[in-house]
Amino acid sequence: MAVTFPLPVELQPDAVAQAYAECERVTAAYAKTFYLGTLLMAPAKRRAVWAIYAWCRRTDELVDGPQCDSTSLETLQDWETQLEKTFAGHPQDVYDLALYAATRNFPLEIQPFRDMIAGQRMDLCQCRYETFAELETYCYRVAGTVGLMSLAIMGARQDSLAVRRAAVALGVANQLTNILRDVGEDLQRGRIYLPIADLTAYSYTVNELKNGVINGAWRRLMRFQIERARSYFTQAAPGVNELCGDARWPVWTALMNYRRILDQIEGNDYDVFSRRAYVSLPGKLAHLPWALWRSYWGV
Ligand SMILES: CC(C)=CCC/C(C)=C/CC/C(C)=C/CC/C(C)=C/[C@@H]1[C@@H](COP(=O)(O)OP(=O)(O)O)[C@]1(C)CC/C=C(\C)CC/C=C(\C)CCC=C(C)C
Ligand SMILES: [Mn+2]
Repeated sequence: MAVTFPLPVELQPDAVAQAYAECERVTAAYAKTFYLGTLLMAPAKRRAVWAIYAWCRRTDELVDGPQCDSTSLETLQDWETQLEKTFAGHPQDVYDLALYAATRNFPLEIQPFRDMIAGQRMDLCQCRYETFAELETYCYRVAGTVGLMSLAIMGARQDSLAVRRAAVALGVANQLTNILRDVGEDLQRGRIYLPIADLTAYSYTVNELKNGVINGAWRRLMRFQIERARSYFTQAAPGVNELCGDARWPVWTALMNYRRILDQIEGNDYDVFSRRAYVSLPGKLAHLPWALWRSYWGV
């Protein structure tokens, strides 16, 4: 029988193992706590999550990383073509090989990956959001998609629409939290993610925002934004215990750690201009038993 090249991934175990190891390295370097959480998962699952993490990180770096000035719509088009090739069984590099191998083990759909690239296009072309509906689309694309990608690996069975919604909600909650934490940092890059309609509704001007003014209007506006982000965490929470057993503890931990950032913003009297809200390592560790308890007993 004639042998055709390249060999299918099943026949290249060493290359695939090396590819996963590269993705593991990227994950451990960028997201230490999250990486430790993945070690609780079965080996095949954790490797697939690392492959997704590495792809998401590389995608984000195109518009946020050191080379971002040279990223154009054409770059993102090429990146999407590379993605299509990967899913079609023609990975172009070691990270894509890992992602392709993951697609052979888990029912990963390509659409959330395409949607994330569409989110990066928004970052390239848009630096203001008029309404929350527009911002929500952005958050789905850059973060809700991560929920859907993860679900293909961490989902327990054929996932219901409710579980898919919960997975998207967790991504959106994380991204809204990111946006509130990084208001000052994003301003430096000329980006305003807070919906302009919300600023107007709370009588807070773009000029005040640019000057980092913290007044009554700002505090009321931020309280509203924080409650909105919390409502997405609340929507996500019942979905976590629908995940397979070994994913529940890490996902609860991630959810609780991220949600705590909102408390920190409140604790900093809504100063997101000169202070960065974060959860300390002892703070993160303190959640672990509580997250474990929830992974058995639920919300
Ligand atoms: C049913 C149910 C509740 C299922 C759970 C599904 C699940 C595990 C959801 C995870 C959602 C999640 C962690 C989303 C990440 C959202 C996020 C922070 C996105 C970031 C985007 C851009 O933001 P920005 O540029 O403003 O931020 P930086 O300053 O650059 O940080 C992202 C950076 C996009 C890229 C996302 C990643 C690199 C994270 C990928 C994460 C995973 C693949 C694993 C998720 C798994 C767990 C266990 C949390
Ligand atoms: Mn980024």
